[in-house]
Amino acid sequence: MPQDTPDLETFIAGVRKRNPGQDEFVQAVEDVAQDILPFVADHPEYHEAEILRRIAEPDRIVSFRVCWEDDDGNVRVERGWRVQNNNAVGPYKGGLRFSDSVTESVLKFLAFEQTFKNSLTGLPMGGGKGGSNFNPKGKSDREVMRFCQSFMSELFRHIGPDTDVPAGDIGVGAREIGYLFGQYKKLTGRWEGVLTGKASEYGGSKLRTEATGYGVVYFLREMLGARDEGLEGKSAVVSGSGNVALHAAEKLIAEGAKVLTLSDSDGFIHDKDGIDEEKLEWVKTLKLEKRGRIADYADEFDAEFHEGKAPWDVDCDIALPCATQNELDEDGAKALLDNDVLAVVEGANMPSTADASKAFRKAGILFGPAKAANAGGVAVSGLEMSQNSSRVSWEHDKLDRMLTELMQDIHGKCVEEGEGEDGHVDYVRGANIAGFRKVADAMLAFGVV
Ligand SMILES: NC(=O)C1=CN([C@@H]2O[C@H](COP(=O)(O)OP(=O)(O)OC[C@H]3O[C@@H](n4cnc5c(N)ncnc54)[C@H](O)[C@@H]3O)[C@@H](O)[C@H]2O)C=CC1
Ligand SMILES: O=C(O)CCC(=O)C(=O)O
Repeated sequence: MPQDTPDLETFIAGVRKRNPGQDEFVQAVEDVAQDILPFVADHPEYHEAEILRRIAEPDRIVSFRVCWEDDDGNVRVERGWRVQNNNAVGPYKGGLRFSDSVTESVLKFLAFEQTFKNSLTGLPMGGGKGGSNFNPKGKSDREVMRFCQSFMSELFRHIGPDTDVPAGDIGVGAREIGYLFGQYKKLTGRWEGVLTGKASEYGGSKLRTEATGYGVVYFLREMLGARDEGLEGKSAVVSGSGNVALHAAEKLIAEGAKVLTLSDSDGFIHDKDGIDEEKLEWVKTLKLEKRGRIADYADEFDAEFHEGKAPWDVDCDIALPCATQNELDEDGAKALLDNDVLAVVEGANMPSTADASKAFRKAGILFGPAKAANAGGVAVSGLEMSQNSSRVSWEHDKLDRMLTELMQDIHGKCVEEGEGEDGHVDYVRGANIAGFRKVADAMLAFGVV
């Protein structure tokens, strides 16, 4: 006889016990479980097959040693991982993160989240994530190349275009993808779509670089539209200054919003006049080519630099956390709510702490969770896989139309599953249930495996 659906506390106590010390992973599972447990109580077929419990247990985790030599001839040893969380609806798919903050817990939370996000896109992609505690900051190009080659010398055994298709994430951009792809090709002798986020010269999709940030703004546009609001004239606070933040800022500016801030791990800059297209181009060169610090912005333009601080105290209509997990805590949430923020939309993965997320949901503001709002990047990765396997290259405008429709579709799914009787849409619940349903139905079809 199957037992009753456990309450949240009991379920999470079990997750915590099986994953000791893995706080980020437990946080991500709890965020989903709080909506899925009440949902499965009305759907006994999911509960009897223990679907949520199974999704919260990765299919496998590969962990390996990565040795490389620095420019002074010292031998350096790091750890690499690939977490293959769930491939019920397609090959494992998700980025690689290189940062000294990477742990198995962080990669497990990201792979778990990715499973729901990829399901929401409607494309055939399962969830995975990987990376290393290697920190590319301050390393020379040759050092990064040697590290990437060594990393791929083990990873290549575990990936493939129909098995697992990694891409970029924090610390892994076009440069790293190039080195990783080159090594995969050398080791296997095959050119195949095994990584996405490649440069256009060797099979990369147009728009993949911009897709996550643009997608966040397309999702935000849908949320605002549902309340008869638009972006024109709205003030926006953006955190981060990497791939997601810069392209979200770019699209906000194009839509007529005023972007006030950007940040990195040293602090944030506040430009009261707004960051325009020209200033943003300057930041792109600073961050993507010179690999400099955001503080330099305040020397170049008339702006304040706030060392060691996050930008949530700045008065704004819209906040887009686009840097990293748990960057927006309860105090940050309170500051935004005190300033009557209209919408908070997550560009980074799990940027809001559990308490911050609770505060936004309780306040009833427009709150777009990462697994829905930042799914545009992996969606265009899915389109890159399609282009690679059919040996075609689609144009920018066609891809932008497809991305817009994908984000509208994800928004629609969130509304369908998240709208309450009073008409209020809880996007967190909507994304959790819609993302879960497809994976769960596929798993039911496979039986107990
Ligand atoms: N690149 C992509 O396509 C996607 C990325 N994401 C998520 O978006 C977030 C940012 O990723 P990317 O822009 O790709 O990485 P990136 O490496 O291009 O940029 C990361 C940015 O975050 C800043 N940062 C890192 N730690 C920080 C901290 N503790 N405090 C403040 N700033 C900090 C860095 O200085 C940098 O500006 C991550 O959570 C990532 O998982 C989500 C979906 C897709
Ligand atoms: O494009 C991809 O596969 C990576 C996307 C990703 O890592 C994410 O959505 O967090």
